[in-house]
Amino acid sequence: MTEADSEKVDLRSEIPRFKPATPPAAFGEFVENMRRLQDLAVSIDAPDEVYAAAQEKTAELIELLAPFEAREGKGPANRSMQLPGRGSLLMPPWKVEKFDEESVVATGVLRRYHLGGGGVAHGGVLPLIFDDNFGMVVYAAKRPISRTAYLHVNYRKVTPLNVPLAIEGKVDRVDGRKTFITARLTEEDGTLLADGEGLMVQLLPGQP
Ligand SMILES: CCCCC/C=C\C/C=C\C/C=C\C/C=C\CCCC(=O)SCCNC(=O)CCNC(=O)[C@H](O)C(C)(C)COP(=O)(O)OP(=O)(O)OC[C@H]1O[C@@H](n2cnc3c(N)ncnc32)[C@H](O)[C@@H]1OP(=O)(O)O
Repeated sequence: MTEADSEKVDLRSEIPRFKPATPPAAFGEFVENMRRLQDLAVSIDAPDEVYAAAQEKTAELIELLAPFEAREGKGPANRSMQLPGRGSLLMPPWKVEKFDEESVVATGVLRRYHLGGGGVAHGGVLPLIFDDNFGMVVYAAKRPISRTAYLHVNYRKVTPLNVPLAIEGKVDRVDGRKTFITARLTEEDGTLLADGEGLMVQLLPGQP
């Protein structure tokens, strides 16, 4: 396929053609600085002149980056498997520690950016972590490309910030197009914070 043709692809079918990326050398540090900025953006209490100066600098940054905006599947974000959160700011900066047919394990911390209230993680961040784990479990188990049909999370304890956490997910059972997955989110000492169950349904040809 020529570059011109590849620009014409239907982006809704991008998942089946997921291709890992090798990011340029400075990309990882750029993403980590962006994460630090996110933490600061949701936590600072600064005088107006500081916001005004920051606004000018961010406007400069936008001007620098905007010409390089690319379609899904071209840039390194979300595809850099060796970077925390695959280099995607949407994903918490977790590293995949185990990725095989038995299970997928990812570890990391949640940060100030992920705060809900009362010093602990926002409840909505957990389904994101579970959904991502389920996607990887399906892939690692060599099941066909699937999408999440449902996802259920049981919140057993509040999830702390800045504490090492781990999620482990595995295939529970398979029924035709359906892959049922279970996962557990724990602290390092094994304390259960949340467990989840999801149904991933194999996409039919032409299904986005
Ligand atoms: C996704 C893999 C990514 C690949 C990257 C690969 C690896 C690189 C490594 C790492 C990358 C890491 C992670 C990737 C990250 C995330 C992946 C997350 C994936 C998603 O985040 S994706 C977004 C959210 N997701 C949607 O946007 C789905 C919208 N939706 C639909 O697209 C349809 O809804 C669909 C296709 C699900 C089904 O539709 P359909 O028409 O094909 O099939 P149908 O409805 O007939 O269901 C067939 C059988 O499932 C049963 N069934 C269906 N739904 C059910 C429910 N809710 N509860 C109970 N049973 C249910 C039926 O009852 C029937 O069962 P039975 O056959 O027994 O009768």
